[in-house]
Amino acid sequence: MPSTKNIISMSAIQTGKILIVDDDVDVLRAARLLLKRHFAVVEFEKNPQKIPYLVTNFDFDVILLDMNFTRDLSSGKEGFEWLDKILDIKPDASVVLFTAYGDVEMAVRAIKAGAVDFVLKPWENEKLLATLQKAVENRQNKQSATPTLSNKPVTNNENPMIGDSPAMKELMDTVARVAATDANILILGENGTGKDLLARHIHQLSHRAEKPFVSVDLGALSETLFESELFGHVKGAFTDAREDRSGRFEEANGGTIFLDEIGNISLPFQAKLLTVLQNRSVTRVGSNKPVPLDVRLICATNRNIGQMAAQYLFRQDLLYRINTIELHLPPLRERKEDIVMLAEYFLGIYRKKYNRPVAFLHETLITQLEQYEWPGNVRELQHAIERAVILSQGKTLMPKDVFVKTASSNDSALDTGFNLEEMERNMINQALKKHNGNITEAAKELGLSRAALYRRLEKYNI
Ligand SMILES: Nc1ncnc2c1ncn2[C@@H]1O[C@H](COP(=O)(O)OP(=O)(O)OP(=O)(O)O)[C@@H](O)[C@H]1O
Repeated sequence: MPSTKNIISMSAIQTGKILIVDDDVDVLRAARLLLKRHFAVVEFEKNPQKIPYLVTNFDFDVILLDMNFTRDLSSGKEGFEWLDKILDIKPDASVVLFTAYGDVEMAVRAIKAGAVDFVLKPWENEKLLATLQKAVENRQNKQSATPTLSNKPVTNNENPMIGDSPAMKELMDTVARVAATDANILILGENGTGKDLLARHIHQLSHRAEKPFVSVDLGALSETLFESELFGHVKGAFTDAREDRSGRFEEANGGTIFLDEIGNISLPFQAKLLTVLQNRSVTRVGSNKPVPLDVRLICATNRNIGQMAAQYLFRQDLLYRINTIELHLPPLRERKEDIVMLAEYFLGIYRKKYNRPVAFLHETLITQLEQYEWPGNVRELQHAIERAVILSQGKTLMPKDVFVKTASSNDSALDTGFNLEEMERNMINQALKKHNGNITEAAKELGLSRAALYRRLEKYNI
């Protein structure tokens, strides 16, 4: 019998990068011992929650993935879920599934679901090595044959929705069911929970993915701009209309229009919007020729729009039009299971962007991240990690890198018992002071949209 060494090709030995994910440490140890002698890099991970971070930040030729983690022991359901997630983040990833309970039927299903192969545990060394070698070679050949695309369209793989909490799973299940339909969707959720990202994700999953995705922040549109921006205008319609111009609805034709901050428009504009949606056509300002529309509508708001309708602040008939499907994005404090996964995901992005050596979150930091309430939700976490990566000095991100003391208080942002509104008001005041009242700059610093900052200025009477 040939030694296992002989059956591995030279290129796979020199360059093959393998990741093994299995919650059984004995399996990890044995597999690693074998594979280390045959491949250039062999990483192993016990916790499947680390998969998004590892897959986003490192380029493995093959991921050897257990099908059954602790949740249920033999259905393979978890393996399929993680397989989906890996392919969502990196569609060209090469995944070999690893299971003690496999059978031919499961192997076929795994391959249909996007895995490249399947290995049964306990494994035969030759079989495992030959399978991985083939997978490494295929992937490397595929990669060298793929030209680099300079103008790749933005896809949901580039902006994945990270999160594995029960709340996010339930939401994403609904999204998977409704994305392909043309149903109008209303996304509800606090600032920074990911409404814009979710709208893009739905567009990417729909049959309109290759067509335009047009996003309009209605909260930032002034009354004078509203109509011409959304519906377009013809030359001479008003003093500044020097030429014909299409509006955002026409630009979105064939694709998706995302109307953010829908709860912020006045009643007269709600009526105009309703007419466009009812007639499925738009008429440019100054024209009387309607242009037929074929757009999928996604709206979002952080306001309690049902209550607004009950108080006659939002038209009930418009609400019925836009909320065929209502999706609720929970605040981060209600899905604490996602915090570390998100923090690691952002850590990976910013260590690359700023070329920093930092790669880990300190244990104490993890606890503190999970305890903090995140009033600014994912956006606040993203900015906190970005700033921390820039400030970091070693390989490990420390609590002091993330929870900085503010000038106005001696308390770190983490201290319990602080008043969230008070803190938010302080932060806004500081940002405005720092940028001499410049709203755009202050909003950027705070990680808010201009409209979101304006709303807070109103709320706090600043
Ligand atoms: N689940 C997620 N996974 C990865 N990144 C996320 C996730 N949710 C939000 N983000 C990121 O957080 C930031 C804020 O998200 P987004 O702009 O979609 O929130 P929003 O709810 O639309 O905010 P606002 O109400 O203030 O307009 C973005 O940079 C987005 O990419």
